[in-house]
Formats: sequence, C-alpha cells, structure tokens
Amino acid sequence: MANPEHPRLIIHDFLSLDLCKELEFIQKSCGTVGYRPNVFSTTLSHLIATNCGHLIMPFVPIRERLKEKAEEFFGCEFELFVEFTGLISWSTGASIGWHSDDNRPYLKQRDFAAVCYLNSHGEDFEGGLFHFQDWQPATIVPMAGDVVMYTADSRNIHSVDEIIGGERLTLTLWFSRDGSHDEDAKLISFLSEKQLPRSIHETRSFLPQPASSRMYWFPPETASTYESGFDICFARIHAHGYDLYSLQDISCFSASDSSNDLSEVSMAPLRLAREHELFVEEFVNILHVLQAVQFYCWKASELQTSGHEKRINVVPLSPSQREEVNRLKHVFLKDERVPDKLFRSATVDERSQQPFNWARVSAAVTAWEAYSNKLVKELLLSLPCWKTHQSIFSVPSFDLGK
Ligand SMILES: O=C(O)CCC(=O)C(=O)O
Ligand SMILES: [Fe+2]
Repeated sequence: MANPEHPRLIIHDFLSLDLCKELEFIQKSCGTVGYRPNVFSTTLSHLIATNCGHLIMPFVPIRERLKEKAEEFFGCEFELFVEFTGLISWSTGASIGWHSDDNRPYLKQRDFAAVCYLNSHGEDFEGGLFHFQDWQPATIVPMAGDVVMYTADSRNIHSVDEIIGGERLTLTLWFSRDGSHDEDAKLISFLSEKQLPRSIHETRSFLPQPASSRMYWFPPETASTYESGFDICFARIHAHGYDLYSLQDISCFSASDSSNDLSEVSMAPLRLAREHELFVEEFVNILHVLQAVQFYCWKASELQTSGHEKRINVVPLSPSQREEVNRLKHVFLKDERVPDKLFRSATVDERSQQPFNWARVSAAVTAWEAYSNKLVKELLLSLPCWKTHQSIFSVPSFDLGK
C-alpha cells in the first residue's frame, strides 16, 4: 500500500541483468545530447529518426510491465499512458538538485515516474545517489535491475548527487492519465511516416543513419576547458581505443578550424583503426561503426570462439594513413581528454584481461547484423497491430505467425 503522503515504491531485481546490458548497448550506441550538461539520452523517437526504430523492440515488454506495476501500486488500473520513455546516462559532473518531476508548466501532465537502474553504484560509477527530501527511504543506492516509482508531484521531492566517476545509466519513464500525451500515438505515426523496409529481405534495412545533432557543446562556463564541442559517436569510439580512417579526402579539414562541417565525413564510409592496424571492412557511416563497437563490448565473451580468425582482413597502417587518422581525430575531438573524462570505463579486454583481437570485432559485426535483422522482422510484424490499436504492445507470437 502506498503511503498517501509520499506514494513511492522500490522494487529490487525488476529487470534482469541481461536486459540491463542490452539497454546499455542501445544507450551507448545511439545516445545523443541530453537535457542537462554531461547528460546523454536516447528517446524512442530519436531511435526512429536514426533508422533504428527496430531498437524499440526490447523496450516494449518493459514498458508494459512498468505501466501495469504503476497502475496496480498507485490504484489507477487501465488509466495510464506512457508519456515518455528514455535511456539516460549521467557522466562525471552531472547532478540534479531538489525537484519534483512535474515542476514546469509543460510537465504538468506527468503523474508518475519510474526510474530503472541499469548499472550499479560502486561498480560502474561513483556518486549519483538518489535522495528523497522527506520520509523513507531517504537514500537509494542505484543497483542494476532495481526500479524506483513515485508520484511526479511535490509529495516526492528528490535529487541526484553529482557523478564523480564512471557513467550512471537509467531507463526513465513518465506516465500520464491524459491520453493526449500518449507517447505511443506519436511514435506509431512517426514509424508510419518513415520509409521502413517493406520486407526483412530488403538488403541491409537495419543500417543506422546518424542524426545531424551528434555534437555535444559545452556550456559557456566550461567551454574554455575543452575549446568547443565534440562528436559524441567519435568520442565513444575513441574511448574504446579505436581511431577512424575516412575514405573521403579530408585534406581540407584542420583541427584549428571550428567551422568544419563533419557531417559529410561521418555520414560516409569509414574504416576502423587501432594502434598501427587498419581493419579493412567498410562501415557505411559513424553510427554503423559505433553500433558494431558497442555490440562487441556487449557480447565479447560470447564471440570468442566463433572460428572467424582465418578470414580477418587487417593491414598495417601506412605512414600517410596514420597521418590521416590523426588529422581526423583532432578534427572530431579537439581535446583527447574529453572522451576519457566522460565515457571511459574499463574496456572489454581490460575487464576480461584478454589481448585485443580483431577476429572478435569481425564476429561482432556479423552478430550485430543478425541481432538487428531479428528486431527489424519483429518490428515489421508488430507495426500493423500497433496501428490498428494505436498502442505499442507485445504482440502475441501466434498473431505474428511464429
Ligand atoms: O536518475 C534518477 O535517479 C532520477 C533522475 C531524475 O530525478 C529526473 O530525471 O528527473
Ligand atoms: Fe526527477
């Protein structure tokens, strides 16, 4: 039973650790600028906009379970709509002071919040404790799989301490009783407008399309520390120890010129490099590279014994290629300390104490394609049912003809 003065609920182990890892993959491979400094987020409409609508699929059963739980606990069965679903990552320096979640005129439709923790305090990040201003529990220590739900009004004033290291990841949902703020209707209409593949057999329908706003600009008070901004995708790729080699002519770019238009380079084919080696496989754009790199981080332990070793195409970087790789790095990043400060955590190889291995990267590219294809298929089969019901839900497998 909810305490009427401070209606809130904490559920331990609500999400499996596997699901937390899958959502971490989505956030780290698709996240863009968030709503506060040092915060990055992935909304479902951002996924659709970047041709990754299929990545909505893992959220569908979680949204349903969370909505049911909120309706049951707060006593409003069949009354709620999901108003917002987003993955949010908080990097070093991010925090939020005392507030309620409906504290702006444009947020008044928010009735309830659900925050799911996708990684753990003390293991993945430091700082970032959650506090309620009144009553119990006064502090929540975020642990992967746990969920906190609370009313969005002033009965649940809360704050989050500054992150002092690592990256804190959450899946955050808000629910509304007001159907005009139903996120589903907007997402379904956005999905319907997009040129979705007509069939799963349409080649490479899962390839991502970078959004135009991948730049993170520092707030003016810290801008001098890092000059200006950086490309989020590039920063994440670099934080994992990789560089990029462009197949375009990049001789016109210079690191000292802040008016470089990088979109042409990042939307065009690229190759991955690491130390003195160049991976010959071509990626269609920077988001494609990042998804493959993050997929490798997610699945590395399962990819080790796939027997791909013989087909790996890696060549030494020539001195001129090395020069181009460095030029691109300085144009994209300006300051190399940035990715480390915001995104660096132990890499897969460091965690498993394995030497880096291109064979597993190659296996990751293949496995990422199979994963994406499976989700595209599920999306294509579900969308007609969603359109009919104007609601996003897990379509039973017999309706999908499975
Ligand atoms: O991530 C959390 O623990 C809470 C975040 C929060 O308060 C908000 O986004 O409004
Ligand atoms: Fe909040």
